[in-house]
Parts: sequence; structure tokens; C-alpha cells
Amino acid sequence: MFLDRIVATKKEEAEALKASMNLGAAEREIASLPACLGFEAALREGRRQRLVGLIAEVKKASPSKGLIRPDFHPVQLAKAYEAAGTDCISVLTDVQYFQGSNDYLRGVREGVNVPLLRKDFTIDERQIYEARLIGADAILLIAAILDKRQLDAYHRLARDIGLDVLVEVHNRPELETVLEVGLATLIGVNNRNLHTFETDLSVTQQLIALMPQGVTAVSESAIASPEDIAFVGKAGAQAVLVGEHFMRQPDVGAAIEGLLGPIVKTGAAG
Ligand SMILES: O=C(O)c1ccccc1NCC(=O)[C@H](O)[C@H](O)COP(=O)(O)O
Repeated sequence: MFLDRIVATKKEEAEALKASMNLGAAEREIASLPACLGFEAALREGRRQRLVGLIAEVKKASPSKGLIRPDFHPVQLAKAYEAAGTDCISVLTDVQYFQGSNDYLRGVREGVNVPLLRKDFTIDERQIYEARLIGADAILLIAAILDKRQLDAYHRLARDIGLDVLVEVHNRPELETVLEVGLATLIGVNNRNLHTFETDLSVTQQLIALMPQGVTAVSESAIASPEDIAFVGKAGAQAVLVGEHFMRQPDVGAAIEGLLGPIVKTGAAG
């Protein structure tokens, strides 16, 4: 299955990291870094300004769609997202399947002052240190590729070194596992099945209904219209993660306003 191929690639990359990364040195370097920007806090705050908080994604290509944005300038895109008032930015760093790069994240870190998600397939603790070192404020843990022990250990490690954690689920058993682990405060429902690439926004509706109070719920993938925003907002999503829709528009700042409307300070969100 395709996801297995991605995980196999990540295991090879983790082996290479084992050879190149000295954990003690990484820990010392991290201890000297400034604190991360609050990723989850920014999403909660974003809800005061728009119906939902926004994670805008910098995404050149994907396994399901191939090349999405040939004229790809990640720092320019991120600056346009920031100017349009996004709460957070997601940067794909996977090279092989998404044509991403750690250098894109480093560049975006230099260029903007909003919290950044390192969007990759985390299967080894060294990737978590790496995320912090390249400038991320949050990492993604995908329940479909991690067991309970890994979800627990990687979550704790990320928090220990100052990172927020977006834990991603796509079905009820995955959500139940994540809730049993009991650490996630920020849970993303991926509307895309990562095995078949099929998308269905009703997955957000089904899974958010099962989440306890206090969780910040993010609806991820296949969001492309104000009607989609209204649908997932009504289902309880406090934030959305949008990539392809923005990447296909020449002016990504205007695309944010087209999707979510202008920023309005309501002070109404909790
Ligand atoms: O996007 C894909 O084709 C994909 C395939 C396999 C695993 C993950 C994949 N995408 C990662 C994501 O979660 C999305 O980039 C993100 O949610 C934004 O989705 P979209 O707005 O549909 O670009």
C-alpha cells in the first residue's frame, strides 16, 4: 500500500539521521533556541477573527495530484499567507512524495512570524529533534502509521522540547487509540483516506462528534469553498488545514479571503 511505501522511505531517512545526528549535541542546541510560537494557541485565537482558525499549507506536489504548483516559491507564498492573516502555516518537508524540503521550512521560518507545522511522516524520535532544529513550532503525528507506544513517546518528546503536536486521525479506531493515549489536545481529522486518496468531508462530522470537550479539532484536506468551511465549522471544527485549494490560485492571499472572508474581530470564540 502507498502509505507503507512512504513509511519505508521514512525508515531509510531515519537511518540516515541516526548516522548524522548526535542526540546530545541536538539537545544542547535546542536548549539554546528561543521558545516556539504557540501553534495551538494561535488557532484558538484565530477563531476570534474568523469562523474557524486557519493553517495554510505550502504544498508543491502531492501523491494524489502530482505537481500542483510548478511556479513554487515557498517564502513568497508564506509571506502572502501571513499578510492575509493566516493563524499558522504548514510546510511539507517530505522530498520524495511531496517535493518538499527542510530548506523550505528554514526559509519560511526566516521570512514570517507565525507558528509553523513541520508536515511530514514522523516515525522516529530524531525527526522530532530535527523539526525543532529547522524552525518548526509543531509536528504532525499520524495515528495510521504509529502504535500507542509511539504516539505516547513521540508526543511527550515533542512537548518536552517545546513543540506543539497535531495528532491526525481518519477513522474511529484511530481516534479511540489517540484518546486512550490521552495526551492530544489538538486533533486533526484528515478527510483524505491516505490509502485510497478518497476525500469526504463527512469524516470530520463523524469524528468530531466523538471528541471530548476541550480538544481543538482541525478539519484537514479537500476544503475548497466557503460552503465547505460552513460545513466543517458546523460540524465543530475549530480550525481547517488547506493546501491544494490555495496552491492552485495565483494570489494565495486573495484566496484566503475568498475562502474565509475578511478578518472580523468578534471576541466570540471560546
Ligand atoms: O495530499 C495527498 O495526496 C496525500 C497523500 C498521502 C498522504 C498525505 C497526503 N496529504 C497530506 C495532507 O494531509 C494534506 O496536504 C493537507 O491536509 C492539505 O490537504 P489539501 O487541502 O487537500 O491539499
